Amino acid sequence: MTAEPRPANLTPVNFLTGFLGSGKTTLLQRLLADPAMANAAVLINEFGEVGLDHHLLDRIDDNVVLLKSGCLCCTVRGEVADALQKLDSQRSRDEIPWFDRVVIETTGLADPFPALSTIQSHPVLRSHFAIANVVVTVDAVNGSRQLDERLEAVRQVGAADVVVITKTDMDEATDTDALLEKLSRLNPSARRVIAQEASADDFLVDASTERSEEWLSEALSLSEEFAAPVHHHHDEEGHHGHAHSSVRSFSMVIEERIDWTGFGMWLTMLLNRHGDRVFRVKGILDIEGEERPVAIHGVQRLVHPPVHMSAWPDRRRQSRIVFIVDGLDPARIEESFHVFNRLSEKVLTQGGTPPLRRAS
Ligand SMILES: Nc1nc2c(ncn2[C@@H]2O[C@H](COP(=O)(O)OP(=O)(O)OP(=O)(O)O)[C@@H](O)[C@H]2O)c(=O)[nH]1
Repeated sequence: MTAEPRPANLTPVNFLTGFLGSGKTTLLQRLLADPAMANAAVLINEFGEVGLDHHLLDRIDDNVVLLKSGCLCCTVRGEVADALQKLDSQRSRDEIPWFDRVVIETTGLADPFPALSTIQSHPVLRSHFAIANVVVTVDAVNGSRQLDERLEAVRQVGAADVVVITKTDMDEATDTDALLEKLSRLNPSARRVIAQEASADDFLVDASTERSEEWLSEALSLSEEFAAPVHHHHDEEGHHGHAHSSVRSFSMVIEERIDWTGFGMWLTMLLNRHGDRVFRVKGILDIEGEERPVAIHGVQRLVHPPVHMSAWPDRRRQSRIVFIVDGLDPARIEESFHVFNRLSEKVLTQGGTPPLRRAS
């Protein structure tokens, strides 16, 4: 295919992807603090109806756009393309702060190939934007297993220019060498970097090196080859060949204060029992006795230490928990939460043990 000449001054787009809970938002938040990234606009695409990532990012301004959608490959032709065009026209009319770069954070279940191909071939977008690079986070605790089991994880690594390996600092990351070996087999040309060593320079590449359609299809076929033995059955599931047809997102909005001890017990039991099928839990909680919201993150069986946020997002003092599960019944999960919360209330009103404080 002969490449058509592209206009100069295309706005570079960093495509940030990586499996659920692998650390995309954490990396982005840290790198956006670098002055060199101060003029980056951010598009966040989330799976599910209650978006939390833009709150967890702690940077809310006109240049952070949240796209809520089922999955990226279904919507990039619509929503992401529209959002990029809108950003571009708002910039030209000075309606939003000027930006010199766009970072698109995809959902953890995104297949990046259709999205990359669309941004590159879209008749309007291609004269304003160009993919600078694809940065993929892989979690040292769960990543190896996700690559064995999830086609999306394989395709994400297959598309990467830079693979950022997260959570190597955690005790649970026991076999980073095997993960590195798997990554180099799947995508030998991607640069690998440990999260702590990643910097804004990993994003600050210009948009001059366009990926050809040939590159896309080669990377795609390498991923298919890698994935073939394990994932073939997934291709027969779901709408137009998606690997995540039984995966669903649901959210719980809880008006009453939450007892930390009861919550901890409930989450631990849930993840011990069903961690294989709970890809992601994230929430902003209104904890009894705490003024500020507490953010919690679970990724399969791994629960990260809770973090106090600086303030209540959008002024609503209300707990919100988002789940992404494979084949579990949301009603039963919600019911079990209320059982635990009621139990702990009872213990308290009957003069039982006061709730333990969180560890950190
Ligand atoms: N110890 C440690 N924790 C990390 C690291 N990277 C991410 N985390 C934690 O992992 C959890 C999930 O991180 P996120 O940045 O929200 O992951 P994500 O990929 O954006 O998640 P989704 O958008 O839901 O797919 C949070 O509790 C983070 O603090 C890391 O390198 N080390």
